Amino acid sequence: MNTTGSPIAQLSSVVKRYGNHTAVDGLDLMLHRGEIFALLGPNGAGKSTTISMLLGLARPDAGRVELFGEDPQQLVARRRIGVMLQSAALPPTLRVGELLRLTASYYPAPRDERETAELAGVADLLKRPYAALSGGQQRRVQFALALCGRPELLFLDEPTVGMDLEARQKLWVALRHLVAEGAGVVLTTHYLEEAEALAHRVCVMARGRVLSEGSVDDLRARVALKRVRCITRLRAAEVAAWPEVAEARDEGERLWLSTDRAESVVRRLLDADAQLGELEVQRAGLAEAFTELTRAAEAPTEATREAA
Ligand SMILES: Nc1ncnc2c1ncn2[C@@H]1O[C@H](COP(=O)(O)OP(=O)(O)OP(=O)(O)O)[C@@H](O)[C@H]1O
Repeated sequence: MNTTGSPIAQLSSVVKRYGNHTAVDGLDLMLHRGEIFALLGPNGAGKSTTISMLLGLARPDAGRVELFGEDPQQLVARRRIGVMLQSAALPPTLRVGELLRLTASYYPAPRDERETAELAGVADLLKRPYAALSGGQQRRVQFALALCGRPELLFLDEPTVGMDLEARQKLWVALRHLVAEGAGVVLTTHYLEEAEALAHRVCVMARGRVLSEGSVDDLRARVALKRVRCITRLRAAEVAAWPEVAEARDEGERLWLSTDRAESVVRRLLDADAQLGELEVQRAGLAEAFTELTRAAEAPTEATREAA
């Protein structure tokens, strides 16, 4: 990964309001070549609004947005990006191969059609009309269209929603390939394991602001939570009531829990069940870190709602 050099896209002190609601509230972000940047956050955090501004589809009310040093509405900048949004309106009667050729024709140096089709896993769909494809197949075609222009920056908004496991893994392999070629990728996803597996840098947003930004490991290290697993006769319902336990669930004969006081929980577990076995303690994953980070930021919303 080479993230040195100037950023390929940038937001500086960006604010976006819809009426009197502030969707993005003073955001600073930099995107680099050769890097998968995951933008995470609960519903309504401002992720899509941020991407819309980078794509030139929405204008900031304050601050500055640059794409390859240009205004994102400039064609010269837009020709360097590829986009896969959550919904795509494509001509239904065109065949996949026709769609690929049409989209590639907008770009100055598109990828070879075969190569695009192989990368996106649509080689067997080229002669099929787009409308006749399943939802997951249509997502794969949308991915092919996003990468066919050999973009230097690729925007993927929830790309693997509706994809089966094989298609999802294929997309992950393709993304790693594109990044190795030097492309930058902006990924939004609610599948935290996807961000954990792919992202070089993760930004967690809530209520239009950045809560945390860094590598997956940086984020995991920011929360004190640990995962504890063991085989025990104790059940999750009982353990979840302990004040030091954040969350507990039964996984077959195993008990799984998260806690920010692992030592004291382990002592208590061993006291309660002398037969307890296969004890494992691990640092929390991205999912727990995300929950922990966003819980505090979301709390005022609840309070505001109650007060209203
Ligand atoms: N066109 C619009 N008009 C009015 N409000 C909007 C508009 N677009 C977004 N918003 C509001 O701005 C806030 C941020 O929305 P945004 O779609 O950017 O969130 P998100 O993080 O992408 O959410 P999700 O995970 O649900 O896709 C939300 O409160 C949303 O209701």
